[in-house]
Amino acid sequence: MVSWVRGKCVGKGSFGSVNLAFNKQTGAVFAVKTASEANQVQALDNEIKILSSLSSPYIVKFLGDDVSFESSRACRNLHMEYLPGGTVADLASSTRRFADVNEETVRSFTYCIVSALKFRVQRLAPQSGEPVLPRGSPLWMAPEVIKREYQGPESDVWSLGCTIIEMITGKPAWEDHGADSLSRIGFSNELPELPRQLSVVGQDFLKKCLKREPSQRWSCDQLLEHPFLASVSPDLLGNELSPRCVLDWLYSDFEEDIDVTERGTSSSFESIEVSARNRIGKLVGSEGVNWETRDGWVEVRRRCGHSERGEEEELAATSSVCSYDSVWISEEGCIEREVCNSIGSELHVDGPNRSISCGICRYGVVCTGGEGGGCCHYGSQKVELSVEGRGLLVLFIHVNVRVYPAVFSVQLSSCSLQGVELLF
Ligand SMILES: Nc1ncnc2c1ncn2[C@@H]1O[C@H](COP(=O)(O)OP(=O)(O)OP(=O)(O)O)[C@@H](O)[C@H]1O
Repeated sequence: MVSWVRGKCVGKGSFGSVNLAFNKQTGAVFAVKTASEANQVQALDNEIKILSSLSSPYIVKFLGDDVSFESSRACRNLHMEYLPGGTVADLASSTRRFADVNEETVRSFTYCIVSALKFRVQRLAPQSGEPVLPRGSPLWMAPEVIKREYQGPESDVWSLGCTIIEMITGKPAWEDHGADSLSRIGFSNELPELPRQLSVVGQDFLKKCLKREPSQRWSCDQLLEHPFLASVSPDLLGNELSPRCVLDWLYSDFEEDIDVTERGTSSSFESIEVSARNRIGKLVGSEGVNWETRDGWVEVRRRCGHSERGEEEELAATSSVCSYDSVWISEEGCIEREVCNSIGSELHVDGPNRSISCGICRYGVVCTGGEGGGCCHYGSQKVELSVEGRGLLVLFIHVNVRVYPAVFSVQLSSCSLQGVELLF
């Protein structure tokens, strides 16, 4: 059974809350959706069944499920890929105004939703002849769903139209007046108001989604060809990778709600911090770094400039485990070995003959060397640093919320590393 730690809450839905989590064995970060009330558990079971049968780049990846016992209650958990980008509402709150969520962002989100809907249509075709029980959130439901006549891919296209309006305005397409709203959506001839701030092409796209008659709505294939989406560039699609290990995170993401995770046992992030500190401490010896004690460390790159092609490929594969694949170190300089395995924060480690310390800087790099210290100039993309002395150099690289810790063994008595370039 996977043993994991619950981190902070990242969202709540109508039948469960979603938290960050990490796997204690592998350090992998994931999202966990949890329900404990009977009716919520039933809905989550259904979601687990559906999600586990789907595999598409546009649908969040299913990673597993389990039951945990927390605060004397049983919790049903769905483990899934963590999506770090946040919602459009998060984007809007970071800029404080929905009006600042630009149309390109809406187009790229819409492209992903339509692609996911298209995949869903191929995999989960509606079964004809079955009685229609409305599913979904009422204000986003299509007229035919409210009338209980039909629910199919066309109904999703209507809901997409409502969602786009919400992305642009920050408000649902229909005001919520309970049963009155439902009768307006289902039984009038009204259509939601189109946002004035949307371009003409965007408004045309919405009109293709918001036809009261389902057969007149465009299909997902047609929508993907519409000028609103046809020019979405792959660069707009948020190519950000899901974080793969705890090294990608700040402490605070796991500080708030460290909880019972394995049946009957509890875990604390503190013990992991202490263990990281001890591990770094073991490396610090009078002769520089003692690599014999590298138990629990993951090598991500070997001696620079000497790799055969095959070796490079092998290292690239290893490095991806620790999210190091995007860090490139200049071949100039004298890095003997570069390893990583720690958790970003402030560290001070006393070894037999030296001590090292390092701090963190949210948007750059702070480091110190062994004897003689070190200095560095930092920026969000490029790093230059020089080190004097022989010893251990610890680097914590912070780019937005990600932390990339690295430990270098510096072999020459004086060296200068230049052009350490981070490619994100
Ligand atoms: N895999 C994930 N990665 C990151 N955040 C997530 C993930 N899944 C959900 N969330 C966050 O948690 C919130 C609640 O998600 P959840 O799936 O429970 O509900 P929902 O689908 O948004 O709403 P409802 O269940 O009411 O239809 C989301 O709005 C999102 O902010």
